[in-house]
Amino acid sequence: MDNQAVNSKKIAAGKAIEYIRNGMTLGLGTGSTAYWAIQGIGEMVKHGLSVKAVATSIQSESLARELNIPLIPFSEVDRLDITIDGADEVDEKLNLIKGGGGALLREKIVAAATRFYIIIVDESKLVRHLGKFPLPVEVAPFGWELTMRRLSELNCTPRMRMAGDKPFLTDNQHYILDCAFGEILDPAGLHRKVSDITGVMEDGFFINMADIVVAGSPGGETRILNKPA
Ligand SMILES: O=C(CO)[C@H](O)[C@H](O)COP(=O)(O)O
Repeated sequence: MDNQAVNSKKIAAGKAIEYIRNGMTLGLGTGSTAYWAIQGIGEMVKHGLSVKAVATSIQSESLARELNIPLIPFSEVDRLDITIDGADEVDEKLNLIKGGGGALLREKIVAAATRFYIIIVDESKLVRHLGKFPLPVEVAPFGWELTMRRLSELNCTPRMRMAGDKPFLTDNQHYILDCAFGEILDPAGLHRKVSDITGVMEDGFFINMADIVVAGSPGGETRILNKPA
């Protein structure tokens, strides 16, 4: 990753953590942008901030532990005050494609329990229509070949995500099929069709979930995009 992209991510994360207040329960995202938010929260905790958090992946949980961010089991959570997470694409209505890091299922469960869901991206992730980034679809290993055929009937080219010469396994022990649809004009409609396929555990569409998107630019500016009314 080039330094400019790193800077944009860091800047966006720095802005997002300004929304955090003492006593909040937080959701910690996954990926190279969420990494900076977790680092920032760790720094705030070091300086006396009192929060509790749940993580959206084993990776983010380990990072939070290293930084002494107090973690609670998700079973103890009813509502999270704020979750800060990254995204692979953001459209003009703040619909997202997520799951490039393979954490989409936990990320969506955490997002759905969140009062104020903040997405942080470098500005290159902002698009008019979703779809240039292949849609990650988390599927059950049992019968995945059939699930893949059903997905391809929706006019996409699915590919098994690999980790070396083996299928990539999510934290939930599922596979990921990355589905190249090309430009998607109706993400909500397509989300329904994908979700209807048996064997699909979750897809990477996050429709109408983000409250704000903080986009960082390499020059150090941030832009805050609000969910359309
Ligand atoms: O959805 C995700 C992980 O499942 C990430 O948030 C998404 O892939 C963006 O990652 P990054 O910040 O590294 O570009």
